[in-house]
Amino acid sequence: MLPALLSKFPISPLAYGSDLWRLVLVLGTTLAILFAGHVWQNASLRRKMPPGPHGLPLIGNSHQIPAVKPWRTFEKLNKVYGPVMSLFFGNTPIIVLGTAQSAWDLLEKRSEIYSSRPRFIMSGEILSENRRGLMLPYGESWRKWRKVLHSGFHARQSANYKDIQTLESKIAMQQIIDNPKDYEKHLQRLCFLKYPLLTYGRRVESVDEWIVKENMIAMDCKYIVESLPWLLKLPKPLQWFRREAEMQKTRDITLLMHLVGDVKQRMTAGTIPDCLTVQALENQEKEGIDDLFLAYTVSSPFGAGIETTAGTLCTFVLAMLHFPDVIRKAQAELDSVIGANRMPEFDDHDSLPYIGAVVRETLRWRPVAILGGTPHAVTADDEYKGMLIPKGSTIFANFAGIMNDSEMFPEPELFRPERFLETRDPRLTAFELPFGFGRRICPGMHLARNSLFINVARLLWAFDIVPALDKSGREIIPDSMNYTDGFNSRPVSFDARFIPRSEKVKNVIKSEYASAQERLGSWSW
Ligand code: HEM
Repeated sequence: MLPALLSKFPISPLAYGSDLWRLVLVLGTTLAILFAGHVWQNASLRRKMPPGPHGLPLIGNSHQIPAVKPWRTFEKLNKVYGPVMSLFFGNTPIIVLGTAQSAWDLLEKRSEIYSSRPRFIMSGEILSENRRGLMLPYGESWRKWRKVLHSGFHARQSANYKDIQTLESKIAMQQIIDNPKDYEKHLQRLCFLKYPLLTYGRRVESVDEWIVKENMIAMDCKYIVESLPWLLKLPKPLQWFRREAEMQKTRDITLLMHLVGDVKQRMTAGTIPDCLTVQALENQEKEGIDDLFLAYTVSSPFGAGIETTAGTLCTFVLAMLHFPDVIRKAQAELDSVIGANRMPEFDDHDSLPYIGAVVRETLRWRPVAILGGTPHAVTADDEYKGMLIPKGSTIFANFAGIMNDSEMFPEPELFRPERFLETRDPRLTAFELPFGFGRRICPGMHLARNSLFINVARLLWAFDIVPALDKSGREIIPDSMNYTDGFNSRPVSFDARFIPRSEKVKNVIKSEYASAQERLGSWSW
């Protein structure tokens, strides 16, 4: 009956004779066997891998993980399947780590095979031809890139930037007094504006200047080619997704080469302060780095350092609105160590342990690099506690779960700086955890911590940070879970009031602001 029916239609194989019919049968059977083989192979791989939810053939678990805030789903799944959990996105195995210990065991202790990155086709390969180190696979290019950043930002070198950080922070304090409603803008500016100076030895005054705007142009890299890499096999003219990225690449190269060219000129003229690009140029020949790779490398802090530090400072403000007791304790420490006649300085760090603990608790309470920063990739098959972690797996150290682990951080929802003072565990006293793992640990960690310390200390010294009021005078407490969706997750904008603690404090800030302006002015663009 069915063949008879099919033969009426010209598209039916029967219309073309029995050979074609046989061909279709053979093709169909082959596909079915391949499909069954794929399902069987995946099932037997899954049995050896860490536990995780069942997925579907071909797409794996992609349909179960929302594109928005996936870290929340990861956290729930880790609670069901344990601290090392596996998934599949299409054919790619995904391992989600839900405790610090599992992340340290794999990403630190076995860092020789856990230090690569998954493939980033659009943002890594097309947009920068693999010159953006954050996304580079583990290997020689990454090592060269990392060496430049290490020499620019290791602990001792970062200490040299304290001068710039302290001056920029004084400017921000005055701006908050003048225009407290825009505090978020001032904090963002504070985090951005030091980079032109640290990197290129030039200061910019406002976020409206061209170098800032150009550097802020970020491409949305959620492109279909990331999920369907075979699209790269199409002839180039047909790869429509390339066009916008290639235009952006040209703009990036022009800007980055111009910035390095300007540094070279001032080096020749002997008019440039020490900065990252000067050091990189001095070592360029020895390290065997070409001009373009160098230009991309020294620009790395712009991408990785601004949103993270600014987002963390906004989290600090949010936490203060929810936990006013912390403000009182911090101010008691500041009043007894510093008093009102001068601002806290970097040299006060060791005398302000509670402030140090507030910074660490801010990084823990709502970690900005919520998925552990950029995911790692494993370059060889590995076994952990009897479970297979296949070569090529993408590894997420899910900070949403790790920082909320009640065994490590009892009552994790509370903002309790004391947890870092009541312990002798070096993993907590040093608390490098928010900065990632092993060989890929954040190279800007020291710079970021310095920036957070000086600004948190000064904000608490200068202001009572309290909730905004509605029209009838009632306090508006912002939702403490209302965070943005991106990889760097920061609080959605909220209002807060910054009330100067005394006239004396205002006067100190005013005079420090004036001298900071004068000193910074000599480095202006
Ligand atoms: C509060 C501030 C910051 C936090 C919480 C933070 C956190 C992180 C994390 C979690 C990673 C991923 C590490 C890993 O893969 O295991 C990372 C990587 C990175 N960070 Fe930061 N970061 C901050 C500030 C900065 C600053 C100020 C800079 C630059 C000066 C910077 C530059 C980088 C770079 C270049 C990488 C990539 C390292 C690599 O792939 O080898 N970060 N950061």
